[in-house]
Amino acid sequence: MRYYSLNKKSPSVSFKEAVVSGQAPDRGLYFPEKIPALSTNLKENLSNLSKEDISFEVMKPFVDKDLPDNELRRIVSETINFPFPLVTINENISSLELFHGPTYAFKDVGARFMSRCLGYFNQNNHRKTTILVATSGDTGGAVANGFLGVEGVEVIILYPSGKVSPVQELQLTTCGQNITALEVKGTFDDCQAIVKEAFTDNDLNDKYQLTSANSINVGRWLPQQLYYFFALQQWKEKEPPIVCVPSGNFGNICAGVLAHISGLPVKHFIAACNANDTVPEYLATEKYPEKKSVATISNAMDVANPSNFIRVMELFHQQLPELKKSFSSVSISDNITRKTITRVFDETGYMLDPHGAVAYHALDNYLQKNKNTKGFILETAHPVKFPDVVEDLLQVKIPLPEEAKHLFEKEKKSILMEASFEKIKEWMMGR
Ligand SMILES: N[C@@H](CCOP(=O)(O)O)C(=O)O
Repeated sequence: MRYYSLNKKSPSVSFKEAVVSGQAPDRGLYFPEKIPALSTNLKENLSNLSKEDISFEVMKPFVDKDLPDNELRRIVSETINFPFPLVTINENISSLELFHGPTYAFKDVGARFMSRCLGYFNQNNHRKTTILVATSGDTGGAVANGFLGVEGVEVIILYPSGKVSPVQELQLTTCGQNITALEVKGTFDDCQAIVKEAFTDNDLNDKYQLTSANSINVGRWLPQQLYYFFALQQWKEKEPPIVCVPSGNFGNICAGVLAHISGLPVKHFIAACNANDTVPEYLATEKYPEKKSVATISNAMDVANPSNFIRVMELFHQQLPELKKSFSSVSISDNITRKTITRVFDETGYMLDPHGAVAYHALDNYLQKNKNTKGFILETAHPVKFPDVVEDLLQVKIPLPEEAKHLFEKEKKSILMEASFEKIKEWMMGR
């Protein structure tokens, strides 16, 4: 399997090269040159296969010869060693809970997969790899956790000051060791732009071997397909589901569409956004707007320039009419998100987090307009990460999972920085 740059100005590379470099030299995102069709085993036997077997079969064609089968098996089984339950909320809507991993968000799968791949690829590499990663909330903690103590790797996390929840901030600022957090006076989009610029800066590339652990890196992006297989394995209806994904940087939904094009049955995808409505507006007007991100209560989706939307377009051959046949996108306000959290809890007892609530409202609306359809949302983070919103609305105390209690005993360590590439470069060059 080769990966080409979506800017089409760099040579194609192997999986290993794509993971190690993160982004193509022409600043393009890497994309697989062919979409492998699902094996008969995956198509006909899905509900009988173990999560490990599914993961191995799904990832094998993408990894190709860059990981021996025994290594790939080890990596996937360590990556997905927690539950991914599809929980019924009401007769039409279920929730695929992706928050049972170590940092209570869906990012754990990609971060754990990529960290283990890089650990393997780096075995005989005497140069340290520096991972630069931008986060609007959940990626930072997952990457910190996934890469903590990984030999030959250091991680620098850029996060927008004052725009992540207290639990998210503790997860990404308290690890120490090979993890450093830069608290940037700006937005997630500022952090993401700085990271992308760093990859093309000669001085930084001379001093550091840089890569990304955002979903722009295929090692972070591709394993996100697994969620959709785990959901379909538990899907009991005859008709394929409508799948609604809370969307910020669009890596997760893009992985779902990729799985679908490989042969996984899904009737329709909805990308549910918060007030950061670049994609819903683009689909409505067919003009791609330039926007600045706005802060919302579903902060991990506060992204105005979603990196992976270009990959979604590529999956539909850059043709909007083709995309619109099976993909739509809507924007949901904070006000409706709050009402949805309360309504769903009152009606069903199910506790949504703000990201899941955005998706729930979008899916509920879609199902009402499209009779006799059912679907599921991806519940991408645990409500415990957003107590200020959820506890306040529901007037209940969300018990902190045992493993999260230690976070509050640790001291936040971050370096405050201007949202300036030059300033961050100066700091990196001076280390
Ligand atoms: N939602 C993200 C933003 C970055 O997305 P990624 O999947 O590309 O890492 C976050 O929580 O940081």
